[in-house]
Amino acid sequence: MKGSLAPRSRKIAEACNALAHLGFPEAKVKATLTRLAGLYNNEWKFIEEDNYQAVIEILANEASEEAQGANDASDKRMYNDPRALNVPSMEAVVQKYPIYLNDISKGEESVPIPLVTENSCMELPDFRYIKNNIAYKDAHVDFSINRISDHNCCAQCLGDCLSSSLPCACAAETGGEFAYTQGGLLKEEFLNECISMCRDPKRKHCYYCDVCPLQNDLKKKLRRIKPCQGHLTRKFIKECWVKCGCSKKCGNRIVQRGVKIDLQVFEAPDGKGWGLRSVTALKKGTFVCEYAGEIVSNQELDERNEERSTKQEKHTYPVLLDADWGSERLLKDEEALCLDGTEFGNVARFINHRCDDANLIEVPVEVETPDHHYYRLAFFTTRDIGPMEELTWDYGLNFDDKSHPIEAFKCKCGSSFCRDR
Ligand SMILES: C[S@@+](CC[C@H](N)C(=O)[O-])C[C@H]1O[C@@H](n2cnc3c(N)ncnc32)[C@H](O)[C@@H]1O
Repeated sequence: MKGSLAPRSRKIAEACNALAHLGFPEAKVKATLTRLAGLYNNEWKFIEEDNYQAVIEILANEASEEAQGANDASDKRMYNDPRALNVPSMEAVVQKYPIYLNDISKGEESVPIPLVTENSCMELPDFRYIKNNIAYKDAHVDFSINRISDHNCCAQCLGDCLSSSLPCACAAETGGEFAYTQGGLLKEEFLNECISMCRDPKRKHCYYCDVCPLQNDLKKKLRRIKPCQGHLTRKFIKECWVKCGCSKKCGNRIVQRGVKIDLQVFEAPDGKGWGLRSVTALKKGTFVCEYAGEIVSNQELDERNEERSTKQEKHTYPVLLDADWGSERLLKDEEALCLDGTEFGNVARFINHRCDDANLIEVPVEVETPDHHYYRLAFFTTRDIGPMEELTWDYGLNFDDKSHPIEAFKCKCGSSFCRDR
């Protein structure tokens, strides 16, 4: 339309306007916006999210870095006294978005995970931070080292398995190739296959049990046994471990080394409570974190769910370790396991749900036991992610299933594929 601004210029003008009161020079705002628009593929909703928080933080970081490190004398003059140019200092921004906790992991992770918020009324859920899964009561997991046979490890290897011309025994699980690149990312082909198996609407990768362990307990039998709802068969990663001869820095040991990126727990948009985001941009295939929790039998989880269903609270969503139930013999109750991060959990308990096109995917990882009824569950990015973008995963909820003991929340994921219509 004649006389009106083109959408992109309008977006830039609106952002400059919104940020003007914080005193950022218009030229700087424009430069940062142009950079972010490229990074986010012109998805302005990410740039506009939370009152331009991503833009504000980048600008404030730049201002602070320039103030500290710039050799250019005029730059120094500009930023040594932010008031002179009305540029907010990093401290001012931190005051606006104060850090409420320096490290929710309390030193468990090798990088601190701060919790930041503007809203001091938001309560932190009551849970104990654990870095690794812990077995509860009768859940059957056997970590004994004699269970790892010679073909389950690469005892003869030295140094970094990824740098050898021949894949080691541990790569056999992933079709004779390592799942990781030399740069520590999940290989594109492997990742794309995981994504398409997970998002396949025809559910051709689902295994349907004759006698489903989820319907195995007596109480359910006395009610009405539902047919098996299907279990998604997933691709596994097998990492080298203690019986392998390679070094601890071997490139086939990513998940077991824990969180390595700068994460933040923050107040997620649209009233979803807390959420998780990465401070820096992440490439597609980056390992973010594991889902850690108590390893419990499904029977135990049923009992916990019944108890929790009466309480009105935000629920964590325990994950079923059913990625390979199709190849297992009939599982005993104590072998049909899941991870429950409600009372003992890690940073993954803050990741909110997004239907279908979430930017994280969970991949089963075999580390300390060759049994596939227990494994670790690791989150990798499904695409490139911008700084300060919320991290999400698809909990796999069926929003129409009214028989589940825990009622699903009203989904506010905002995805155009949202299943909660
Ligand atoms: C695993 S927790 C995620 C962290 C949670 N937001 C918190 O504050 O602790 C799951 C809970 O977060 C909220 N939640 C997660 N994804 C959501 C979504 N897409 N829409 C609405 N609420 C969501 C629901 O209350 C759900 O019970």
